[in-house]
Amino acid sequence: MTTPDFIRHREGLASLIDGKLASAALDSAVAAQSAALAARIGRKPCLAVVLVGDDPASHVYVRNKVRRTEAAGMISQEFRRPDDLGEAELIALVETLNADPAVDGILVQMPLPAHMDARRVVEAIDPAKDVDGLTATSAGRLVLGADGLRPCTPSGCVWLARQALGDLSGLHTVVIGRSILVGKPAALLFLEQDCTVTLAHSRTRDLPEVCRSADILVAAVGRPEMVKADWIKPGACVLDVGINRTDAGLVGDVAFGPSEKIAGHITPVPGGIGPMTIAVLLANTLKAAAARTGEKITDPLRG
Ligand SMILES: NC(=O)C1=CN([C@@H]2O[C@H](COP(=O)(O)OP(=O)(O)OC[C@H]3O[C@@H](n4cnc5c(N)ncnc54)[C@H](OP(=O)(O)O)[C@@H]3O)[C@@H](O)[C@H]2O)C=CC1
Ligand SMILES: Nc1nc(=O)c2c([nH]1)NC[C@@H]1CN(c3ccc(C(=O)N[C@@H](CCC(=O)O)C(=O)O)cc3)C=[N+]21
Repeated sequence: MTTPDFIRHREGLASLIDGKLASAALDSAVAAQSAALAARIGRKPCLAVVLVGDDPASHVYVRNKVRRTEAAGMISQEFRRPDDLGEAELIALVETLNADPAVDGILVQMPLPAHMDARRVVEAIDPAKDVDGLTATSAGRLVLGADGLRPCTPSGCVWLARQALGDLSGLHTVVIGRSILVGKPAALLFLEQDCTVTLAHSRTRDLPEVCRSADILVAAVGRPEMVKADWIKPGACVLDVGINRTDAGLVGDVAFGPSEKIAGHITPVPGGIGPMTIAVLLANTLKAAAARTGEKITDPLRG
């Protein structure tokens, strides 16, 4: 297996998995297929992003998404609403986007304001446009192993692990965190790769010891530098999903400095899993556009 250029071998340190470079490679594959699809269907694939409220971090993600969607030759529609928007009005907006034939993908940015029931809002999304893979239909298809749209962040984790390690069959993957958005689907996606999977969470006993048995360690907790170097099996592949804003800047859930001396592969924060999430989102938008128009494409994450 040849190592892709976004995995950088370093003497005496873990190989660095550069998610920014990897996502640029995926983006250009998506852009090429998106242009070909647009020529066949007479319009560009289109992603609608809905952002409720004023969380500055959310605005940064949304701005990045808009920029990369347009760079990949797709249309980006952005809907910003104040955080006193009613749940019924938000669902009405989702239904308008469901009914719009020019919209292929709908993403409602989480978290939603506390006065809303996020599950009800997500369930309003047409599963054919569920590029976040969060509806019950998408989640059910994932459990069943049926075709469907998969959640972006965990798909990015699996893709990078495969690029770094090749066949994942039989490897022990420990996922820390069991959210609907990241941890739970990550466990199912690594299971689909024939990994032996442990799903750890806040009630897990002796988490450091559990982590020490991981060939692949996925940290999706939201606690700055919680995972210590002595939790890591020498040579393990460490995928850090955490995005934590601290006084020292943006840090992950893994203590990066000491851990890169132990791990075999590691993703940085920023520049790791975050950019990959957006790459998968664009790939999912392309897939949704192709499926909705009955066109065939090669899955950029497989090809
Ligand atoms: N890079 C990216 O693209 C993305 C990054 N993120 C980031 O990933 C992180 C996780 O996000 P998300 O999954 O939405 O977060 P949630 O807050 O929804 O879930 C956190 C999970 O961590 C578990 N947990 C909390 N404390 C501990 C602990 N001390 N030991 C073990 N497990 C613990 C919780 O367990 P329990 O269920 O028992 O409460 C829960 O399952 C955040 O930093 C977020 O910003 C999120 C999405 C995308
Ligand atoms: N419905 C929904 N789907 C999501 O996928 C979703 C969500 N809601 N809510 C919030 C989380 C978080 N998330 C990120 C995406 C990209 C970066 C990203 O590109 N991060 C850059 C840095 C950006 C910065 O500087 O803040 C990096 O890690 O290099 C981060 C976080 C998607 N999420």
